[in-house]
Amino acid sequence: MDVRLSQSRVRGRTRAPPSKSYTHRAILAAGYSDAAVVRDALVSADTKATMRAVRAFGGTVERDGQTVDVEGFDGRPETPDNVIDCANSGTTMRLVTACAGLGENLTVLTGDDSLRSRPQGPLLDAVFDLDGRAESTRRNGQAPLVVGDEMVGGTVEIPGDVSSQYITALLMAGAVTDEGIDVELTTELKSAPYVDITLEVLDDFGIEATQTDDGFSVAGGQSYRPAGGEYSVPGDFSSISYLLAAGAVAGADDEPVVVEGARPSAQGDKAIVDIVRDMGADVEWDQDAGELVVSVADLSGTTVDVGDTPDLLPTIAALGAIADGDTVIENCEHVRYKETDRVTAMAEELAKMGANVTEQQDRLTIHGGDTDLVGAEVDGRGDHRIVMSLTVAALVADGETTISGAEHVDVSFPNFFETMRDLGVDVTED
Ligand SMILES: O=C(O)C1=C[C@@H](OP(=O)(O)O)[C@@H](O)[C@H](O)C1
Ligand SMILES: C=C(OP(=O)(O)O)C(=O)O
Repeated sequence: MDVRLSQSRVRGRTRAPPSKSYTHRAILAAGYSDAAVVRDALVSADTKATMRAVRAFGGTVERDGQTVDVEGFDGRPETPDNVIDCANSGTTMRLVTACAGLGENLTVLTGDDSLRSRPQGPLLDAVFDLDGRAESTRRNGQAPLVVGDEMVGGTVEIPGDVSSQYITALLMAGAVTDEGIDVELTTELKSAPYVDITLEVLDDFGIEATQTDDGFSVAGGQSYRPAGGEYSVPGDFSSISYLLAAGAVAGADDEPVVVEGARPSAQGDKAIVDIVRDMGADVEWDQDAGELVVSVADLSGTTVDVGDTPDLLPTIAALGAIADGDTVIENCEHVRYKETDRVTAMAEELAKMGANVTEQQDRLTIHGGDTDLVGAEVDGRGDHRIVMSLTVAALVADGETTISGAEHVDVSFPNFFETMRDLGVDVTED
């Protein structure tokens, strides 16, 4: 699907979708449990992939709106009848790989073209080191994967600079092994707040896991059990980033954009509030009410280290293309291992809209203010975050912008364009 967007002003009240990261963890944690209800869940293409995996391991997953009722496999995943299709979801593939490692027999995991090109090698090595079987069918460290043979607990080394999801996966599975798992990091941890989210969800499901001097540790023999049998998912700050950015660059003069569902949590991406403020926007955050109010402003460039917040890179790049002066995004090499290489994708697509961008391996500099953005035909690269960030740029571009592959917003923010239309954006779906 293509979307066509014209220069627009946004105004009014909207609501953030539930967090994708929390939903994945809560659904899988419920799968590891005897039974649990997940409330306010994100129902999207990616989280449906995790629901499919829980079913494949012998759980039942019933959905009524945003309430997901799970009867789990109680720490003992059954052998799936068929391959598990993780679709476009890296989180599903990593978290499910470690779970599959616990199985008596073998599980086959696959995904779409993008997911089958993302790195899984360090996690496969870890499962192997813990006495499981974990192989890439093409022996290139990428899916399709074959995993199983009753991984046991122990100590395992893993790099921290490829994906934090490997650590999340091992902690979640380690809790139901006999001995537990100690993860020792061999390189600096990137995307660290995502492991904090994991520790928070594990704690809410009654699982003890801790940060250690050289990594993380989870004791074995534990049972997943959320207090009262229920868990509620908070709002998603990566999704909020597009709403805040839209309000800051294209808000109506007489009425701000108000975002509900913005309660604080362990999400590193709440940093977007301070980033947009640093660039000059007026953002008020009532944390008790979970409400953000953003008013339009002339933005200026900033410097941001995205080591902890890789998913914000596309949003910051779009903001940088609109702001005056240079916006420097540092420490971003790991953002190249996502649904697409998002560093190159944003550099090339913003350039089509007239932005002046310098790309380096670990840094992206957007020289804002040199020229005004112009409408163009841009490629969403099959990546939800590229589509949503280019939408932000299109709100101020002179002339019409067409974004291809816009349906991919379904991965994390299924009603994104409806939300944009409700805020006043002129958008047509072809
Ligand atoms: O654990 C998670 O929920 C996620 C971790 C991050 O990935 P990496 O740890 O691979 O950087 C992030 O980019 C992804 O969108 C979600
Ligand atoms: C990278 C992302 O997710 P995943 O790793 O789950 O595919 C994302 O949502 O930006």
